[in-house]
Amino acid sequence: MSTTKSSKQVRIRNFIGRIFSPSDKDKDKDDEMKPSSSAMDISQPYNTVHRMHVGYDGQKFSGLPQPWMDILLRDISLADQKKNPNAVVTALKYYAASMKEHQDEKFMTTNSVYNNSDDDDVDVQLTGQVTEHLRKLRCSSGNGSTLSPTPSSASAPALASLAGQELSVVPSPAPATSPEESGGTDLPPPLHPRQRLEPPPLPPTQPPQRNKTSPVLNGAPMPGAPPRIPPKVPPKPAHLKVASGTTTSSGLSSPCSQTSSSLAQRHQDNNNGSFNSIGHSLSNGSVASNTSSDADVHLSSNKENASNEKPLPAERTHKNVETTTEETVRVRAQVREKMTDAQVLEELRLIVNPGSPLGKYEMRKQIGVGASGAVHIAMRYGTGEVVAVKRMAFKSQQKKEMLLTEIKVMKSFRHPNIVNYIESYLVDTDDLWVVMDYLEGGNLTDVVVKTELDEGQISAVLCECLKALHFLHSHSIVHRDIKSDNVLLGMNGEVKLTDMGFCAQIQPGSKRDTVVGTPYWMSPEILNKKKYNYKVDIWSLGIMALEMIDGEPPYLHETPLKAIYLIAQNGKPEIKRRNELSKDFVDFLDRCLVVDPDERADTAELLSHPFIQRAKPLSSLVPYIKAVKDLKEKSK
Ligand SMILES: Nc1ncnc2c1ncn2[C@@H]1O[C@H](COP(=O)(O)OP(=O)(O)OP(=O)(O)O)[C@@H](O)[C@H]1O
Repeated sequence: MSTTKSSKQVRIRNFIGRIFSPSDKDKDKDDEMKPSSSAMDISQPYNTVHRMHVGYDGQKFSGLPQPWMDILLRDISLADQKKNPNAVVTALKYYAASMKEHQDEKFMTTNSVYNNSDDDDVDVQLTGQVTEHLRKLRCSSGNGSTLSPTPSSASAPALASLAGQELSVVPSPAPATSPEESGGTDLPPPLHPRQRLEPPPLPPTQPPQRNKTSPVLNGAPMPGAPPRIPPKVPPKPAHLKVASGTTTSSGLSSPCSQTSSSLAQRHQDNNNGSFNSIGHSLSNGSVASNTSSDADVHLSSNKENASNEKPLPAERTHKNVETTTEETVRVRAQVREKMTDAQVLEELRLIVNPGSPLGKYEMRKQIGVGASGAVHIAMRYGTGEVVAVKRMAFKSQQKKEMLLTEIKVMKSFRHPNIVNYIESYLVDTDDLWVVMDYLEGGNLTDVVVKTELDEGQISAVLCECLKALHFLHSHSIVHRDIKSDNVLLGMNGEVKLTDMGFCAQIQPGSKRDTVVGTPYWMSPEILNKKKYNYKVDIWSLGIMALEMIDGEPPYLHETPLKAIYLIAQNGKPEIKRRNELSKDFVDFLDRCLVVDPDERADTAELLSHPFIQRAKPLSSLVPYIKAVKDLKEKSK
């Protein structure tokens, strides 16, 4: 398999994610980092309701618009539907949401996330007859709450709370219109980004194709799978060979064996002076008073956490979660107004550097294109410093507020394991530059797709990511899009998180319910639209660990609808090579991939996990990074 093909396949994987791309309307309006405008109350079209009457007779769903039925039958067999109708409903909700988002979009976007705000959320509810049937199923099988370890709580299966209601696509909060008013069951055919490019109406039958590398078992490719290409240099290691121990002699040895408090101190030192900055930034002018002051208070309380190495906020206040969550929901309902473009622009102007970058940097080659713009290598005149510059046409952005969030978080939360923000500029009100450190090694996806890291190397990568997450979580920031694509590598083995656009603040003890992330990495609680907290990042990290073992996340070969069904159905994914992994590694995965987030490990626990203590020096990643880079160069 050529590198060209590999690269192409990686791109295709991102492409698939686009079906869950947010529209401007649906993006992260619950983000507490933004101001609100009461003037938006009347004008925002939040009250649209599309209602359908749908039934489930114990054999199949009925009443869905035909295109939905076609998709459902194509992707999820009748047997599977029968096995777990709850999971089908979860998948349908997301299909409905993605359809709605793309109805709102004129053009296909290129981001690889699904981000659905509750403001104009799409919900799927079943009729009484369905829920009655499902209750019976649950009673008889005892299997109806796969994803709900505490069925009596707010996290009970979606259907349980929807008894007696019609199947609805309900942007909330909204007084429901009648089926007649909303057009009854005559929803337009599902819209899908790829459909728009390529009619006919159904979404593609092909699942996302990452580089179809084959996992290697005992040195031999799995039957029927194309070979996974190891780097030519260095010689491929024995797959997932257990690290013999932590080497610390290298200049880039992994500090994962450091005590948590030294980590916290380092984070604190590194972040010196930034807390006030984000506090002011977050509360800048127009933020609703409750959310902005929360941001300030929370940040200061977490300084204490970081330095004293106390349990993370949500854990400490776990017993109060339900109460606080209720309050949070009410608050969010009051501050859901979307920022106008003018407001975003105004706030952006306050954040970016004055003046122009033109004449300061010499633009070199383009290294990648994301949803919002292109990333270039650039050289700073005078110093010769090589940087990465992300240039975005601001006015045409679908996700203006997310750009704001990304810049704010990068600027204010500096950490050795987060891509370093240098400066930003807004040229002629439309040409937004974000200048950051250039990570020459590219992203982790390329490495995991094309090479096979051993356990010590995997541990090293996870350790670095955990340090970044520990830092973010300690400051009440949840990343929400952890995946190998968002991990960048330096040529010396540095590992850094990037893509902070979906970050959000979560108050201690509170939870969120905005659906954000990339489906294959998304935790069951997000997919099930339950309240969630920073533990979603831990689940995604576990999925990323599976990527490093298998070259891809679970279900990547499935269509997105089926993948969501499977996550909802199965909860914890199968660890395919459990028997080949060390006991420590399996335990680490088991601690990340716990369906119940309250039982899932946090960063503090994982940083001191025996598997992470065995991290190899980061320098051990270098030959792999180089080999992948060479392959990419050769394929050009
Ligand atoms: N600081 C950097 N150093 C090196 N490469 C980078 C850097 N930032 C981004 N890249 C690479 O540039 C490409 C585009 O990055 P970008 O962040 O724009 O992509 P994206 O995450 O897909 O899009 P978006 O963030 O706009 O949704 C990716 O391949 C990424 O790995």
